[in-house]
Amino acid sequence: MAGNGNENADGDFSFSAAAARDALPRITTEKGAKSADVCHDDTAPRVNFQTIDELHSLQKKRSAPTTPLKEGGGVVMGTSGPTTPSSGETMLQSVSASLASLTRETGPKLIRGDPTSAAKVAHVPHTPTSVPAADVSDSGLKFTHILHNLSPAELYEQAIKYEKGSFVTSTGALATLSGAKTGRSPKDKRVVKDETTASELWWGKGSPNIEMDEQTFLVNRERAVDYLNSLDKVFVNDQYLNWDPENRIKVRIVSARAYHSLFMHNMCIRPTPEELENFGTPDFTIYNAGKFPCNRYTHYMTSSTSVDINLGRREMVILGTQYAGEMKKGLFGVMHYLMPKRKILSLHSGCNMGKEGDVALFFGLSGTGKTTLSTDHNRYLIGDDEHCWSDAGVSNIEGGCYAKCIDLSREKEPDIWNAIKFGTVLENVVFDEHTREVDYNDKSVTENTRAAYPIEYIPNSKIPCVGPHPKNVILLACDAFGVLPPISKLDLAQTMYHFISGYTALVAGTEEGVKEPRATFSACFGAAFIMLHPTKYAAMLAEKMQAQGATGWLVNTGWSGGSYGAGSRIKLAYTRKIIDAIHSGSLLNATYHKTEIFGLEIPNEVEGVPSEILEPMNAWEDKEAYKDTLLKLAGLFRNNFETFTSHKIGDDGKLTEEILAAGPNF
Ligand SMILES: Nc1ncnc2c1ncn2[C@@H]1O[C@H](COP(=O)(O)OP(=O)(O)O)[C@@H](O)[C@H]1O
Ligand SMILES: C=C(OP(=O)(O)O)C(=O)O
Ligand SMILES: [Ca+2]
Ligand SMILES: [Mn+2]
Repeated sequence: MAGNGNENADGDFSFSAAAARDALPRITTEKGAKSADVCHDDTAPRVNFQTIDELHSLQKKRSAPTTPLKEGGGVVMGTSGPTTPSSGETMLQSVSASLASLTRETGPKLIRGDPTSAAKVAHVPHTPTSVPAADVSDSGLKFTHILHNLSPAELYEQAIKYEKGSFVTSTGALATLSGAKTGRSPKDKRVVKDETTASELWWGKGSPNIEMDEQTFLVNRERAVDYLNSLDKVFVNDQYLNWDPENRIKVRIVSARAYHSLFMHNMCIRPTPEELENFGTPDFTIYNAGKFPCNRYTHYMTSSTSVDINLGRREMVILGTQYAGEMKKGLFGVMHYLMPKRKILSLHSGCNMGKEGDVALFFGLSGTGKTTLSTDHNRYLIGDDEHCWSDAGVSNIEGGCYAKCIDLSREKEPDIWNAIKFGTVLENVVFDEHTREVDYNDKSVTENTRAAYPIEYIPNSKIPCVGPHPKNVILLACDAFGVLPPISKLDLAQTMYHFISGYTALVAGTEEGVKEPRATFSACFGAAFIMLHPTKYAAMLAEKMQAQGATGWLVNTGWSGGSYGAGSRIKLAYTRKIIDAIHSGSLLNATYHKTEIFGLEIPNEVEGVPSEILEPMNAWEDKEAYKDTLLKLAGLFRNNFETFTSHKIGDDGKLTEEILAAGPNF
C-alpha cells in the first residue's frame, strides 16, 4: 500500500492522525497497487457531449414502442396529417377524433408530449388548408399536447410540478387531494334514456339511473370537450377492462390531471407495448373535465356536478368532481350493462382463490370488507371489487385495487400496507410535513381516505386475474345494529333474498345528521352501479350458484354485543378466522342451530372464535334491547323488500316463492 492512506475492508480510505499532521500527502487511488503509479485524474473515458444540453440529452434513452415518436421529431395531428401515419400518428388521429367537437368538422390539433419539452421537438408541418374566415377560431388554431399512457414516474413528475397538493410520501406513494369531492356523487349521476335504454334499463323507484336526454348529454359532452381542448395538455389512457380475453373492453380515459391518469393506470388493465401499438378505436371513452363544473342552467342539472353515461354513444362525461373513484365505478356501471347482454354476470364483489383452486366471492357495500378480506396472505387475490362470472369461471374487470386506508395498520392488513409504495396513489391522507410519514388515523380531510395500486403490488395476486367457478359466495354486511350473527349459512333462497336486499348500515358520524345506525339497502350489494333490474342479476346468480353447487354465507363484519355506540365492532382477526373456516370447508360440516325471525343457521363452533359471540343475543347484556333491535331491523328488511314482491326471479316460479319466504318471519 503506497502513500499515507489506510485502506479499510470496504476499500475506503481513512487517514491516520499522524499523517494528517504532516504536509498534505499524495494520495494514490489505485487499490492494492502493484506498481508505484501516481494518481491519474485525467484517465476518464472521453465524453460524448460538448454542452450541458447534450449531456442532459444522454440521460434519457429512447423507449420504443411505448413512446413511438418518429425519429428526430414529434408528431402533430390536426386538420391534416401525414400521408402514411406511424403508430404514434395513428394514436394522435384516434385521440383527435375522440376530442373532436361535435359542432366543428375536425378534431383539435394535437402534439404528443409535454408542452415544456415540445419546443425541442420538430413538428411535422401541416399543409395549410383554406377555411372560410367565419369558421376560423382561436381554439381551432391552438395545439393541445397529448400525454398518452405516461409511465408512473412521468406522471409523478407531472403531478408534483403542476398539481397543487401532490407529494411523495415516506414510502414512495403519490399523495394527492381529490378536491371538494372526497366521495362519489350518486345523486348527480345521469343516464341517457333513448329508445333502447328506455326498455332495457331499470328506471324509477329505487333505481340509480336518473334519466337525461341525448341532447342534454351532448351539451355536457361539448362542455367537457371544449374545456379539455382549451388546456395546454390533456392526459389520455388507453387501457382494458376484464381479464377474460374474449370479453375484454377497450377504454380510453381523457383527463386533465396526472392524478387521474395514474389512478386509472393503476385501476384498469395495463396494455403491453405491443397491445398499445395496435390499440385502435376504444369501445368506451370517458371525458373527465374534473373541476370544471356543469352549467346549472342545463336541463336535468341540480348541482355543479354531473356524471353522465351514454350507452348508445359509449361515452361518459364527468363535470364538477375530481373524485377519481367516479371513473372506476362509472366503468363498472357500463360493464353491468354490457356483460349481461353476453350472458355474463357482473358482480360487485372481491374474489380470491385457495391453493386447491377453490374460489370465493365477497359481496358487500362500501366499507363492509371486500378489499380487506379478499386480500388474504394465504390465498391468491383475483380482485378486490369488480368481477365477471361467465360460463368459463370468474374474471376480474380491473387491474388494480382501491383500498380504504382509514386506521390502516401494518399488523392487521400487512399486504395492503406494503402495497403503498412507489406508483400507488394515496388520496386525501394527512402526512407529516417533514418526514412525509402518513398518519392513517387522521380524518382531517375525509374519513374516505384511499389507496389505489396495481394488483401485482399484492404479493400473492393471481395474474392473469381469472379463476374457476366459485365454491363459496360470501355476503358481507356491516350491521351496526349488532343483531346479525357474525356468521350464518344460507340456503339458495336466503342467499337470493339477502343479495337482492343488499343490507348494510351507516353509522353515526359518517354522514351529517346520522345520530343512530341507519340501515341502507342497496340491491345486489351495489344498486348505485347496476343498470338492469336487480332481479335480472339475481336470476343469473341463482342459476350459476345452483349449477356449480356454490354455498352462500352471510358474514356480519359490523357490531356485536350491542348497537354502534354500546357494542363493539367484531374483531377483524375473528372475521378472518370465520372466513378461513368457510374456505377450508370445515364450516360446511359444522353443527348448526336456527335463529328466530331471520331463520339463519348459526354454527355452534368456529375454530379460533369465542363461542359467546356466535349467537348475537349472548353477546348483548340487555336481552330485551336485543329483541327490540332485531325486530326493528326485521321490519326494515320487510319494508325494503316490498318493491320486489311483485317481480318474478328467473323462469322458476318456485324459486321466486321461496325467496319471498326467505325473509324475516315475525
Ligand atoms: N371485522 C371486520 N371485517 C372486515 N373489515 C373490518 C373489520 N373490522 C374493521 N374493519 C375495517 O373495515 C374496513 C373495510 O373496508 P374495505 O375492505 O375497504 O371495504 P369494501 O372493499 O367492501 O368497500 C377496513 O378499513 C377494515 O380495516
Ligand atoms: C370506490 C368505491 O368502492 P368501495 O367502497 O366498494 O371500495 C365506491 O363505492 O366509491
Ligand atoms: Ca425518451
Ligand atoms: Mn373495496
